[in-house]
Amino acid sequence: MTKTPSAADAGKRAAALAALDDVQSGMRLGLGTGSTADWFVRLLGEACGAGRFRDVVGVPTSLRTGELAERSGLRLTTLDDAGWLDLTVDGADEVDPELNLIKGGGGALLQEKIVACASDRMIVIADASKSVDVLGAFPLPVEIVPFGWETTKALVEAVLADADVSGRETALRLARDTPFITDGGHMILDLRLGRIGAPRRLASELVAIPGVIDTGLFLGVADAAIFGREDGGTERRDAPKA
Ligand SMILES: O=C(CO)[C@H](O)[C@H](O)COP(=O)(O)O
Repeated sequence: MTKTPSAADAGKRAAALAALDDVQSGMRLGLGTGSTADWFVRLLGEACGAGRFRDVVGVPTSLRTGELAERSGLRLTTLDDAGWLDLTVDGADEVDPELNLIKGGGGALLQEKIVACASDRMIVIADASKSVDVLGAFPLPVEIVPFGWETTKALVEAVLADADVSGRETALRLARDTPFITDGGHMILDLRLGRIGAPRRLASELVAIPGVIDTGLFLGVADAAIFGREDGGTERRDAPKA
């Protein structure tokens, strides 16, 4: 049974519920990570159980989502077995007017990006507070290799010194006083940038550092965003045509 939403996550549930309208029987779905994506997984499980969709198969973007999806009765496969996906539904930490995103608050950015980019369409679901004019108030997660991480951090800081940003603090993400480790065995640096003036340039300069695997900047990846409000209403925005 679906849990009852608190007032705070009613907007997340509303967005997740609206995203079910994009699902059809037989689809191969990328399943995102985070509290909003959790709502989608639970509601999708209920909808499949009630017979609204048949033969849906999911590819989870994290161990956490995979466990929830199994508990929700969804049929799962791997990305390699699916080959290509029809639709990915995932949350975000920030969404700008062009539907560029910051993701990775939950530490799953790499698998989330791999799955979203192997999908015909990606729909972002979020509560209305995630809609921003300019990306950067939420710390930008950057996934890095543990080997030589302090050197990588120094190289990231050198990129930031010349970047069009309003803050330059970097911190290794911790979980109970030890480095947070992603499902892929990597670490995360969180960059407090305040405002990112040129996200494309920043993303390409950061991924050019050998120890950097990827950043939480999802630029031109999302096709649509659904924002949910606490009163249960939603607003849908499509990405500008390329
Ligand atoms: O990118 C993510 C995980 O890596 C999440 O989608 C993002 O952090 C939003 O999470 P939530 O829905 O809990 O606010």
